Amino acid sequence: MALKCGIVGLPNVGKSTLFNCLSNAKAQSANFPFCTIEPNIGVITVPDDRLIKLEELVKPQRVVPTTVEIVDIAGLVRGASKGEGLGNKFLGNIRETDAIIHVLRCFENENITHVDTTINPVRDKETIDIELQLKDLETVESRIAKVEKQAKTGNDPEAKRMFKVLSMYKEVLIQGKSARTLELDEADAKLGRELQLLTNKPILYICNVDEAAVVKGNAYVEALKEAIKDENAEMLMIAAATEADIAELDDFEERQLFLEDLGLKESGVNKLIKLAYRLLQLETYFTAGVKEVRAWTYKRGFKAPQAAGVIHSDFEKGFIRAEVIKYNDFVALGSEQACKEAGKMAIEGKDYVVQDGDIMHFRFNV
Ligand SMILES: Nc1ncnc2c1ncn2[C@@H]1O[C@H](COP(=O)(O)OP(=O)(O)OP(=O)(O)O)[C@@H](O)[C@H]1O
Ligand SMILES: [Mg+2]
Repeated sequence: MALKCGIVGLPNVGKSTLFNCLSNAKAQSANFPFCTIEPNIGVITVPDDRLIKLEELVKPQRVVPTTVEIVDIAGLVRGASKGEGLGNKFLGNIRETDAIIHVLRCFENENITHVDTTINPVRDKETIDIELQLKDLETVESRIAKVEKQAKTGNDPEAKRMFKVLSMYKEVLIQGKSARTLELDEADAKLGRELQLLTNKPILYICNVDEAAVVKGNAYVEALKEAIKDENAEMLMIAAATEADIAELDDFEERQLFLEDLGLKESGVNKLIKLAYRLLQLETYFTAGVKEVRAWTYKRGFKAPQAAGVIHSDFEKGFIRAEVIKYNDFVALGSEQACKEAGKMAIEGKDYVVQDGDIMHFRFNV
């Protein structure tokens, strides 16, 4: 279940700063291994308070959190869709991701140059949007060229359908809108996803602000909020440079104090990871044994055998049943045994749709 979020934006807006806070935050919890696969790819632990609670109750030998992959992608410039500034390579990097974290500069600082001189996140967002949309238009048009004849002359329902979907995307893109704004029924949307359009990926906007604006925001943030109000997308304010400083502190208490001083309960990057996880439509179930308490990631809507397959493909192939305890019951009663005795352990079959927070035990044979 390795799903990736790509950090995207103009050059010099704070993408790597953000990425570094994410990876630093990791390196500090020694029992949560952080591992860099490539210089700019990080496997980031998903913070989950439930795991801490389960650890207290079960006292396992080890605790294994779940992770998401975050990729720090180089900045895009105007003309990227035509190959400007290694645009093709970077757009290719974006294509490989499952969701986009779009970083927008919402802080002033004369010492840090902006590629377009002035601070204007609404314009910056459009610059990036346009490049992604132009690339998508190119993709759509080349696909249209391939299926058009077949769709119009032959009797190939699949080609006809694809042509219809492609034409709808083309229309939207020509209007300067992103592919994700097009509402399609599930069957068409599935075809649409096959196209792997850049602007069809779910998106989260990060306003990179200065310390003073981290709670209340500023005029840049307000302008951006207004600009994206119809997009049905989430937005988060983070003071990336400040959080990078906080992440340098070794001591957990010290970090908390620093955050409180800023008026925050939780770090922005923590919120970011949780939002990214949701953006990818991921949920978590737990296994809780004395050897190991562990969080597992599955895609929302997975049935019990598919979720079991996340642990091992044999679990899916040989699935017999699942024993399920709700997280709240486990915490209220304190142990698996107590849940069993209180009739709070359900036996579920292959059609059970796993719910976020379920504590699972799979029965299978191979
Ligand atoms: N919120 C902020 N306030 C002030 N300075 C910031 C803030 N966020 C980042 N910076 C500074 O902006 C500069 C650029 O940041 P960074 O290298 O992270 O940008 P980037 O988007 O990764 O750029 P590139 O696209 O070139 O890789 C750095 O000097 C960083 O310290
Ligand atoms: Mg960078």
